[in-house]
Amino acid sequence: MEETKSRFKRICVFCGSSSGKKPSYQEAAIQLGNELVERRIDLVYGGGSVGLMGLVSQAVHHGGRHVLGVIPKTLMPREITGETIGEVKAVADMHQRKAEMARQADAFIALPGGYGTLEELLEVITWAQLGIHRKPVGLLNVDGYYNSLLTFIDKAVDEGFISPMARRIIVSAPNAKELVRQLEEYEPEFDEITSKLVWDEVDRLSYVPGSEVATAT
Ligand SMILES: C/C(=C\CNc1ncnc2c1ncn2[C@@H]1O[C@H](COP(=O)(O)O)[C@@H](O)[C@H]1O)CO
Repeated sequence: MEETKSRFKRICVFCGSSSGKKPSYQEAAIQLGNELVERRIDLVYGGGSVGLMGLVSQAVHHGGRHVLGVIPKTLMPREITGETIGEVKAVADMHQRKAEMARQADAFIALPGGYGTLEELLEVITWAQLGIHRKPVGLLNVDGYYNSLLTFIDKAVDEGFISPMARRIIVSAPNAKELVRQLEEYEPEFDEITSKLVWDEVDRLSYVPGSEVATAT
C-alpha cells in the first residue's frame, strides 16, 4: 500500500457500536481505517470491538498504526465492549472519555452511528463553535446516511439558530478518501480561545481569565 503524508498524527473516530444493516456501512468503516493507515495516521476511539467501532479499529491495528481505545471503567466488562485491541486507557466516566478522546486527536470523523455517535459529533462541533478547539470535524456521509441531519442543520441556519460560519465547521463527504482529503485542507474560521476556555482533566468547563482560575461546576 502506498503511504501518503498527513498533517494529522491521530484522528478520533466516532461510530456506531452496531454495524448497521447495509454492508456499505461496514465497508466504509474498513475503508476509513485503511485510509488512516495509508496516511500514517493513528486512531483514538471509544474502545471495544463491537459494531463499526470494531471494524475501524481492527483495520487500523492490522495496518500497523497505533490504536488508542478510551473506555469508561463501567463499560470495561468484555460482554459490553468486546475485546479491545491496541492500547486501552481506562477513564472514570463517559464525560472523561469524550474529553480524553478530544485531547488526544488532531481531527474528528463520524461514521454512521446512533445516539452515542450523534452526541459525540455534536459535542465536538459545539466545542469548535465555542473556540475550545480548532480541530477539523468530518462527517462520513455513507450512502446519504446523514442527509437528513445535514438538512436539519441547514434549516437551523435558515431559521437563525446556527450561523453560516458555524455551519462550515462540518466537513462532509461520501467516502473516506475524499473526506480525509478535505480535512487536510480545512482552515478553521473560529478564533482559538483555548487559553481562556478549556475542557480540563476533571471534566469541567473552566474559564481562565488571566492567572485567576474560576471553574464552573
Ligand atoms: C449498548 C452498550 C454498550 C455497547 N458497547 C459500547 N462499547 C464502547 N463504547 C460504546 C458502546 N456503546 C456506545 N459506545 C460509545 O458511543 C458511541 C457509539 O454509540 P452508538 O449509540 O452506537 O452510536 C461510540 O463512539 C462509543 O464512544 C451498553 O449496554
